[in-house]
Amino acid sequence: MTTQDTTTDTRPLARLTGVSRRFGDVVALDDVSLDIAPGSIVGLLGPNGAGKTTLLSLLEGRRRATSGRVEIFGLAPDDPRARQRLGCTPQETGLPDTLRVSEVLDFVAAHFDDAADRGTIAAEFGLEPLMRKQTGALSGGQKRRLAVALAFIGNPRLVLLDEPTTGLDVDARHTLWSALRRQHERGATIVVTSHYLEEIEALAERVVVMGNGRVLADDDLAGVLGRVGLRRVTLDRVDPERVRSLDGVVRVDDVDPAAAASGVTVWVRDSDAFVRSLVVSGAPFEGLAVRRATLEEAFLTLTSDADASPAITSHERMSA
Ligand SMILES: Nc1ncnc2c1ncn2[C@@H]1O[C@H](COP(=O)(O)OP(=O)(O)OP(=O)(O)O)[C@@H](O)[C@H]1O
Repeated sequence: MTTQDTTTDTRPLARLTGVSRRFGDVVALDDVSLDIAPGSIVGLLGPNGAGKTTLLSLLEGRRRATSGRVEIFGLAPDDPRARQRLGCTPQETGLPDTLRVSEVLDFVAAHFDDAADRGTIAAEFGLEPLMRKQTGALSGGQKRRLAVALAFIGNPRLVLLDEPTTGLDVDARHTLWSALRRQHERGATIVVTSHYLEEIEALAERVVVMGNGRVLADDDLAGVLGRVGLRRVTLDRVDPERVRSLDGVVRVDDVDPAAAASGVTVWVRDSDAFVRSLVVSGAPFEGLAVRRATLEEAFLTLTSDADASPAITSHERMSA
């Protein structure tokens, strides 16, 4: 460990300053500035193509920014000293089919000066019963667990996880979340991308929402949930115009006016308050149903908000 690695060091572990990345005509990242403070779990949330993987690949030193500056531990991302203290799990990981789980852990650990104890990592990620199995014989979920465990084997200060639980069932996802929380309690700083709001809620303290290569929101979990935690209310046989003016309505998705009887979708922040004001209004309706908006649905609203107003950056203000 270097003298820089003290628990009192509050300098950002990673910093992007005015970073853009193009692929031909595609602007994958558009003037992104971001600091990752030590000790945090940062959720990077956004729909397909938002730029999350590109951002991680710049931090990992796998790609270079077209413009702007990327630093990791105060170093260039492709500096071997930076790589020593960084753990990553890409979206897809190839594991050597014929190596046993224990051998893969040892092999990766051998690349680091200050590797974690193999037994501890195996226990935390539920790999102990699998240690003698060849990775080719693991289930998809077991492989994923191993891939994420490998990100921690080098005792990293910063871990970048790209959609760590995609494709896992609910139990496997919860097991992995617990393991990640334990690693965080031990001092790891984690940046995790996800499409799942539940995952970000379970793990992240700070949430950066991305869309079209830009940072749309950067706030604590509660702040972002307030923006994206919409409820979707569907109603039959209701007049959309009467609904539109009710309390807390963010958006009404009109149906064909001739088919007003067949259903209207209303996006609200507080469904209880909306239902109360609907009843008080006396507007007739039938078949009311409420569910949480999916993240993709919430992003659509956030993206249209962003066109009208600058991104929220209260995290930056708080940490300034
Ligand atoms: N190697 C590449 N060549 C060309 N375009 C690319 C390349 N990598 C990414 N892009 C484009 O850059 C944009 C951002 O992609 P990126 O993979 O960073 O998004 P993402 O938020 O990680 O999406 P997902 O959630 O689907 O993984 C997309 O428009 C994508 O098509």
